[in-house]
Amino acid sequence: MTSSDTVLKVVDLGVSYGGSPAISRLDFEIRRGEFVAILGPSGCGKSSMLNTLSGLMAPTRGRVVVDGDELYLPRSRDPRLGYVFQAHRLLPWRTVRQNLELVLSASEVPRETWEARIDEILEILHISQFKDAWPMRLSGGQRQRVSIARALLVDPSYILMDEPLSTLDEVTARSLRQELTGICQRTGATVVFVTHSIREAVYLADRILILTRGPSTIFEDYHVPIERPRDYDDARIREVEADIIRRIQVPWGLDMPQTTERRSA
Ligand SMILES: Nc1ncnc2c1ncn2[C@@H]1O[C@H](COP(=O)(O)OP(=O)(O)OP(=O)(O)O)[C@@H](O)[C@H]1O
Repeated sequence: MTSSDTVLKVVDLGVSYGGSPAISRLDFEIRRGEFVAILGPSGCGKSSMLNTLSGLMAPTRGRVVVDGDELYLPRSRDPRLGYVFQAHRLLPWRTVRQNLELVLSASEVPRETWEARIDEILEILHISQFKDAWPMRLSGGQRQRVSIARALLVDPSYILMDEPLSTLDEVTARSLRQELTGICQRTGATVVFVTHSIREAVYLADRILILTRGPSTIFEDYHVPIERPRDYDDARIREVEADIIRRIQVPWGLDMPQTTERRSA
């Protein structure tokens, strides 16, 4: 049964390309306000999963239910979803404000409230001073802040984040990572966050969906047993990271000896 707290429900989801399966079967639910990380080995189907959760690609099998509405069936209103990608995807010929207005113009948010809404979100992301700046004048971290602001702007059911910090330098990534939890708590955002970094997943997430190798299923729905606020360099984070690495050895095929070692043995 789905509780009213459930924002996203994925049932028996399968994705194949020309008969070749990329996702075998996924079943999970995400509750309002949860931060859920997705961890999986390369090629296990994470992008395929994000595409189906974003409404871009219908699954071959199964259902995606957003706030009680089937994503791939005709419905009275479109779901409000937010996206943050590795690359910022801001329109370079529009200022920050104009990029944000573009999102609002495609929403049902009344025109007279746009300015206040934009100001509020820019304030939360600490980028108010860049409201009338061109994207090319901003640093990578500032652009990613604008991308997060854009995703939050329409109060989405959930935000899909696809490795949003992976292209940033480590110092910038650290500072944004540190702020991300607070931003989500303040806005009540529900986040599905794909990352290749186990430590990042442990630091940020309430739960980590650990996938198997492709065609993927969920190997484990892992609840991160660390209270907040968390410290990225804390020993507990590293312990949980090590625990997850131990768990994925077999399902990710990390325990297999190197071919060269075998040959030389
Ligand atoms: N459009 C497509 N046509 C055919 N096969 C595809 C297509 N997109 C993905 N695949 C295949 O589906 C499988 C899963 O790919 P997907 O990109 O979803 O995995 P991923 O986990 O996001 O990979 P990575 O971590 O390397 O980005 C792979 O075997 C890939 O080759």
